[in-house]
Amino acid sequence: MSFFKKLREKMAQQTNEVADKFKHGLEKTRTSFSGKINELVARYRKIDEDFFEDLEEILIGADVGVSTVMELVDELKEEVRLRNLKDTEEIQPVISEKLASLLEKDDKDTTLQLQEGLSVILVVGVNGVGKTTSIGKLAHYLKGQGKSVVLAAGDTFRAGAIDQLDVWGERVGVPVIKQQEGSDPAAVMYDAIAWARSRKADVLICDTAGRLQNKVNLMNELAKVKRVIEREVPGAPHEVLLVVDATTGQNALSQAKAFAASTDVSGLVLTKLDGTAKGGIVIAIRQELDLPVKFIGLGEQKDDLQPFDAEQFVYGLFQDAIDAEKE
Ligand SMILES: Nc1nc2c(ncn2[C@@H]2O[C@H](COP(=O)(O)OP(=O)(O)OP(=O)(O)O)[C@@H](O)[C@H]2O)c(=O)[nH]1
Repeated sequence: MSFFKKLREKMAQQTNEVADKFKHGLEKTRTSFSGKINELVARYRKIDEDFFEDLEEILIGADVGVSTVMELVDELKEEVRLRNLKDTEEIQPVISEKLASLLEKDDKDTTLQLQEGLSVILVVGVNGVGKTTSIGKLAHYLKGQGKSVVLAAGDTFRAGAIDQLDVWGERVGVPVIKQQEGSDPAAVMYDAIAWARSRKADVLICDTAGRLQNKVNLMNELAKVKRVIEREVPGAPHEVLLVVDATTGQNALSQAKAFAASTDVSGLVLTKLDGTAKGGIVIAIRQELDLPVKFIGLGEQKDDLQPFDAEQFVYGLFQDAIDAEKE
């Protein structure tokens, strides 16, 4: 079965709602990235060195990242040689298959690692990336999976952060445990864990103050928050999710690199993919950090956070070509 056919069959099993989210959320990237690849395929017709050079340029322009592009193009060349491909049209399924395999090194790792009893998810990232919004959406998603969720308002630093989380708690119908602005976030976590335990909640999602990875005090504070969580709940935090903003492109990548070097990050939430034409950043992050993207933000509504799925993502990018393939 061709890779495109496999994707078509997989997508046929999706609900229309999820398919639409990916379709609309990836529109900008699709129009620019795949539009350019389609043009390239039509312009060259025959695969040659110039074709690969132009392809490299398109991939780099979509923020895939130079080293990843080089690796990808080398692999494509090898594949073209092995399969003895001549026409550019034949290469499109190969490109998408390669992208999917780069993104899905191990399909288990994109799912949240929750345990029986209380699981704790710590959410970190710099200001303004969409952290609070993503926590609200994640709570909504987990609720939809039948979990009882509690939020801990651990960003006691930024004015308005507690209220903002409260608004999300109300919007998605989950309790928010909080103290006053300026209070010790570790104490908030302590309270929230006790509360979640007493209510036999399944998941506690902890907000933290936005911080730059080079601010030593704030990083120490984060370490303290983590210690409290570790001490109170064996095996916790079960996930440390780093939120990065896709529209900041290569900046998101360097932020993630720096964070991952100082904190044990277990996965990423990549927000605002709907707002960028450079969705290739997902591939750069996966490849250069070796960290899974676990969720992607495809809009501002509560159900606009979707679990990341490599094949779904690739389908979202090449939808037109995939649907147009003749069987
Ligand atoms: N289009 C789009 N907008 C998003 C997405 N995620 C978040 N946003 C918007 O990004 C803005 C910032 O989000 P916040 O959640 O306030 O950011 P934050 O990281 O919590 O900010 P701090 O609390 O300062 O750390 C808001 O206007 C959100 O609606 C997304 O996936 N798509």
